[in-house]
Parts: sequence; C-alpha cells; structure tokens
Amino acid sequence: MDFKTADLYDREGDALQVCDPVFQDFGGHSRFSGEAVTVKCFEDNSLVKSTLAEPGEGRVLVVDAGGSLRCAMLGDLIAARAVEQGWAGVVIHGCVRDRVELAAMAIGIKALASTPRKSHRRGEGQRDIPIHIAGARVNPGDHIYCDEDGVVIAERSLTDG
Ligand SMILES: O=C([O-])CC(=O)C(=O)O
Repeated sequence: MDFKTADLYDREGDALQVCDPVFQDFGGHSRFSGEAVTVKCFEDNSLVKSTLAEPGEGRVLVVDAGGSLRCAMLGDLIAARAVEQGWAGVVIHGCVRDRVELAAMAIGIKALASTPRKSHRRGEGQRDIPIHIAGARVNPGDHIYCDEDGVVIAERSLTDG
C-alpha cells in the first residue's frame, strides 16, 4: 500500500474530504484504505460487532459514534474477528479499549481515545447511510485513505488506476 494522504491531497485538492486531525492510531497498521461501510450509533456497538463479523473484503468500517468519550465501541474480541474476516480497517469517531492487544493486530484502527468502559448492546443504530465525522462527509461506497498524517475520503478509488 504505497499511497500517502498528503500526496493524494496534492493531486486531488478539495475534491477530497479531509477529516479534522482528531484521530489516534490504535491498530497494528497505521496506513490502510478501502471502500467505506458506514454505521451511525451512540454508545451502542451492536452494529459495529455484527458488521465486522461479516466478510470485510478489504473494506473499512467508518463509525459515527457521536464523538462519545464515555464508552468503547470496539475492543480486542471484535477487532480479532474483523482481522479474521479481512477488514482493512475501522475508523471510529468514538473510543476503543484493549489498546495493547489492538496494537498487535494486522488491521488499521483509528479512534479518538481509549477507555475501559464497554458500550451498550441494544441493537440501536443505522447502517449504510451518509455520515459526518470530524468535519468530513462519508457516503457508503466512498473510498477512505488513512495514514500517519490523517484521513481523507474520495468518491472514487484513487489507487486502482
Ligand atoms: O465487546 C465489546 O463491546 C468490546 C470489547 O471489549 C471487545 O470487542 O473485546
């Protein structure tokens, strides 16, 4: 994976959505990209768990968790399943936990922070809808590129030729 978000920005300019710099890296991969699958949920990670249990096919789950710092939307068990299922990464506008284990996993994970408290699981949330995270709009099927510099979103693939 040899893209750089800064180079993509230089090429595409403001045709790209650029996330505000609020994310930290928690996964073993800091550079990852893929087609976006979207989930919107608040302090309930039911849809995060069920979506990451499906075949990932190199896609990236993007979660609008409302920026909540109160509970973790993802931990080592859900992340391990995502790795098994072939997800390229997860971007969460919210928190994770189990950061030591996450750092050893072959997946990209960007989130705001870590916290020990787990989330609810009541089946609440929406999937495959347009979301807004960190100042950027993400539509299902957009292509998301993440690296050490940040997160950018394009309406089409920028690396498949
Ligand atoms: O189960 C959860 O809600 C989050 C978690 O700790 C894990 O994925 O291991």
